[in-house]
Amino acid sequence: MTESRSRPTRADAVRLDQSDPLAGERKHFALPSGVIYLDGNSLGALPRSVPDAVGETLRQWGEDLISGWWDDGWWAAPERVGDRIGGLLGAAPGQTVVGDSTSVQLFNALTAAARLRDGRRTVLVDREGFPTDRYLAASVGRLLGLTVREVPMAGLAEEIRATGDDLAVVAASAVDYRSGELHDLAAFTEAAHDAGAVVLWDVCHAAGALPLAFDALGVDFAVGCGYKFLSGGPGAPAFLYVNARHHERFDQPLTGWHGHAEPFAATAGYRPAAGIAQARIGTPPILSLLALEAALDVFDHVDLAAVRAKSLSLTDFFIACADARLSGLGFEVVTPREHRRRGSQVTLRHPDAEAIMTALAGRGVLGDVRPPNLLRFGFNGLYVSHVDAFDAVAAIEEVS
Ligand SMILES: Cc1ncc(COP(=O)(O)O)c(C=O)c1O
Ligand SMILES: Nc1c(O)cccc1C(=O)C[C@H](N)C(=O)O
Repeated sequence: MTESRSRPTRADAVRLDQSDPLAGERKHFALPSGVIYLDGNSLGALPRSVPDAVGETLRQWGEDLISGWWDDGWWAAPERVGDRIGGLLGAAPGQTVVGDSTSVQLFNALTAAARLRDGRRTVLVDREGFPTDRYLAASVGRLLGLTVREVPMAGLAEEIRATGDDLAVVAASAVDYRSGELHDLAAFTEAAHDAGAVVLWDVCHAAGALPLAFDALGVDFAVGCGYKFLSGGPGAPAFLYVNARHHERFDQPLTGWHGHAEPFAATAGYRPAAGIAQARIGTPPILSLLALEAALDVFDHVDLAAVRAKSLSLTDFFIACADARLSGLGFEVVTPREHRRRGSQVTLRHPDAEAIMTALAGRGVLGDVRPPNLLRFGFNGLYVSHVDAFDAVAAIEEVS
């Protein structure tokens, strides 16, 4: 939006906010006054719909006791909330389930993905991915006797072609958690399929921030967390997407009773439920799951395309402010400038990143640092404004 090279002013920010179609969404979040919250890519802000929903769940627990599982819809919640998240992923109902952490879902999905390509021995993993993804891939490799190779995203397409018919799985993050770079899901998914492999996307930093099109792209598996752009709260359960074409042969390692065809029949052996219900594991964290469900209410009246447009406008504006005010102070904008390569955060590199972020926190500007020298600023278009972006850069200039 702000293509001009001239130094942006606070009046520019005010004008952009005045014409922002999502400006009214901020009132749905309980943000403390005096805080500019640019860390929603780590932990989303508290939606005002959540406290009442948690209170209602506590009431159900207190009054309905065990019958809450059926009478209050707790048992069906993993698939019900999964379908609501699926709507944000471009996934038709019946392919997304919620429960457990992203790490657990990654382990389950990666193992199930490799089992779908039995006989192929190589797994390629995004080298710039979040540590948990790489740690788990290495462990799955040891468990199944697979070769796991960490590959930079820049060389991934070539590596996929070179590995050819030994390639079982490609596992990568849609958005780089450090740089904020958005990768080309369509191109990598197609390349993996051309090699006969399946793809597993970690969309922790994309879900709820930008439109995704899993079904249209033919994505095989995806996982993502509930606590970043979905604002489900600390420890919110993660989701798993399994494309319906894999449900027949899906074979997960964590065969817990919630994924059983007859969970209360206590049969001697494990028999998976039909459809996505087979991807359930054990008893889900109902309080967190229903908090996440309430947090999703905001997406009922908001179009993700508008959230994406707002995010790009905010990050454009932040980058323009940074170019104008910070480039002489040792900062470098790490995040790609092309819209198609940018997620919903801006990362700045500076040798004194830690000290600068500490000073910013003292002024109520909250982002985070990833070692050794990256300052991350996340932009959730539902509650961050252009004035926030302007004031944050002004604060960075002051403390640097
Ligand atoms: C890309 C990515 N994957 C996974 C995780 C975390 O996994 P978990 O929810 O299991 O802590 C994070 C952040 O915490 C992340 O940024
Ligand atoms: N998952 C986190 C946690 O349990 C504690 C503090 C921060 C986080 C994060 O979300 C880190 C995050 N995945 C990142 O992008 O670095």
